[in-house]
Amino acid sequence: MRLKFTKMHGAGNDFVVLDGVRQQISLTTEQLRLLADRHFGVGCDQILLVEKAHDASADFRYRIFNADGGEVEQCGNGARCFVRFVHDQKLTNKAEIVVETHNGLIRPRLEADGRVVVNMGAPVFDAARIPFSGGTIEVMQPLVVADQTLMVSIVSMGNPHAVQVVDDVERAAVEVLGPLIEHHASFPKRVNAGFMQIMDRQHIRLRVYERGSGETLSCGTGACAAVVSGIRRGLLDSPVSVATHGGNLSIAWGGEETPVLMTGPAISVFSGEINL
Ligand SMILES: N[C@H](CCC[C@H](N)C(=O)O)C(=O)O
Repeated sequence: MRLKFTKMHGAGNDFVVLDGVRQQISLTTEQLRLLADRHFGVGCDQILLVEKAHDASADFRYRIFNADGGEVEQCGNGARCFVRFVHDQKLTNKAEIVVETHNGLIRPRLEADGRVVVNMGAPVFDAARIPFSGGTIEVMQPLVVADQTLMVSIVSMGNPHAVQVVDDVERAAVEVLGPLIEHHASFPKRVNAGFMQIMDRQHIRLRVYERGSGETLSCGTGACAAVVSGIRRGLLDSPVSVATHGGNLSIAWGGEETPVLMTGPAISVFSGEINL
């Protein structure tokens, strides 16, 4: 199969974006893994598949696959690249679009200056919907990992996150603790592991070991989860600037059931074709 794709990134979190509106696309797990492979394929953290919406109230449907080929519920940086893609491909001329995801509707909006604002919906703290099997969700709670007891804040942005506060993100044991948290038995669908350093009440530095992809240069839903966790812990005031290895994101949240608003870049790098 010859497949057209566009390579994009949102603050260094990179994607292979596929137009499933004008071409019929159905890929096996092996083909998805090959696409994401940085040696034998194109290489990316996630694959984004753009399709016609099933939901009449939505403009498009958006499917997300991690580098391991697993389909997931949500991707924040991907949502920004999504709206850039459908504009560049002239699939729409609406500045704000309604996108049907595995986990409900999100509303990314392309700003005149090229940045993208996404209403990511309200955070979820219901253990069954994370899913988390270790009891009810608190503002923060102990998670025993290897020989350590970590204090994590658990939240879903449509996808599951466990966020901890560290003194220095550059010295945090992301490579060691990340996979142990990702595969912790209390998370039946695994989890994204966030490591947040509080710089002041409106600035954090963040690294995320992502479920199904490993550490990425940036994680949009991870930034949302970290800011929500920091506000709930009484450590942060909205809006918060989130510095990641791939660039900066801005996250705003009014608390409780209000939606999280994420603002950041969306860059189209190149287009190509690949034989799968
Ligand atoms: N690895 C994530 C999906 C991608 C999220 C991330 N790239 C973002 O920008 O939100 C998961 O398995 O839930």
